[in-house]
Amino acid sequence: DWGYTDDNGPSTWAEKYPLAAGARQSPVDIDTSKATSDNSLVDREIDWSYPSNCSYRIVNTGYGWRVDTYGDDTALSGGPLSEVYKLEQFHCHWGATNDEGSEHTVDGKSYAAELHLVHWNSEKYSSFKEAASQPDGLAVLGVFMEIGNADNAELEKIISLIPKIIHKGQDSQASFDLDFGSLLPESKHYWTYLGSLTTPPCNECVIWTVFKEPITISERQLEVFRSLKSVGEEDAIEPEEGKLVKNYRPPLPLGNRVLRECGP
Ligand SMILES: NS(=O)(=O)c1ccc(B(O)O)cc1
Ligand SMILES: [Zn+2]
Repeated sequence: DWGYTDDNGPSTWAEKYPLAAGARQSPVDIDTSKATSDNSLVDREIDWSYPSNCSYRIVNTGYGWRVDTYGDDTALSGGPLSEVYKLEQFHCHWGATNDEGSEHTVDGKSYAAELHLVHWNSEKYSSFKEAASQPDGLAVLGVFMEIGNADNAELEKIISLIPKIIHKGQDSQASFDLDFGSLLPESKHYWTYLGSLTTPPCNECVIWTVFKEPITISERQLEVFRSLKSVGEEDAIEPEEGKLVKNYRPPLPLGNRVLRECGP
């Protein structure tokens, strides 16, 4: 199966997942000199509403952790979006050391990690699965994460559950509330472009919005991410083996896609 090691990592994905070799792939390096500030975005501030009392389920996918939200009363609209999108799940990508880990880069700079909030176009399509096969089906918010001294309090609620899902396939139902909104930076300055899922099958179905301002996470919190395992409990391997120390795809060419910028 695909993964992030030398023998099943991003450079091998196109062998089994042909879309990975497409012309609208993600992530990309955000070359700020190529970004055009687009007036059509100015008066359409990106807007989200996530109720703060959300219960959720966290699962070890084998590729990282993923929080499945029950996106009933969530909504993302405005900015590059023509319809209202619902939050389906969020997850994160990170690296083995703090000088790598994000998927998008900014003028070649990597951040230590990148949070993805995955939404689907529930106005036009009847399910997430259907939306993931459409060019405007998904809207993903990308938030860079850099190392700071303080723990990220909201992320701590997720991190406290990771010891329960160390092995692939394990999940945990969370009881306390999560305020998704607090996982987003203060500034709404963002770049946007048309791209894809950054993991197989790499469907070209994502309207990407990447915020310029990073949020912070502590080194300890990031170490907890790296303690996740990519193998199931039944795979009897050495304790240090199978650790998910990195799960990011390096950038693909922007090609002739437009990169738009908006925000203060
Ligand atoms: N990494 S990502 O946000 O592009 C993403 C989102 C969803 C899925 B998926 O539902 O398989 C895969 C990748
Ligand atoms: Zn992702």
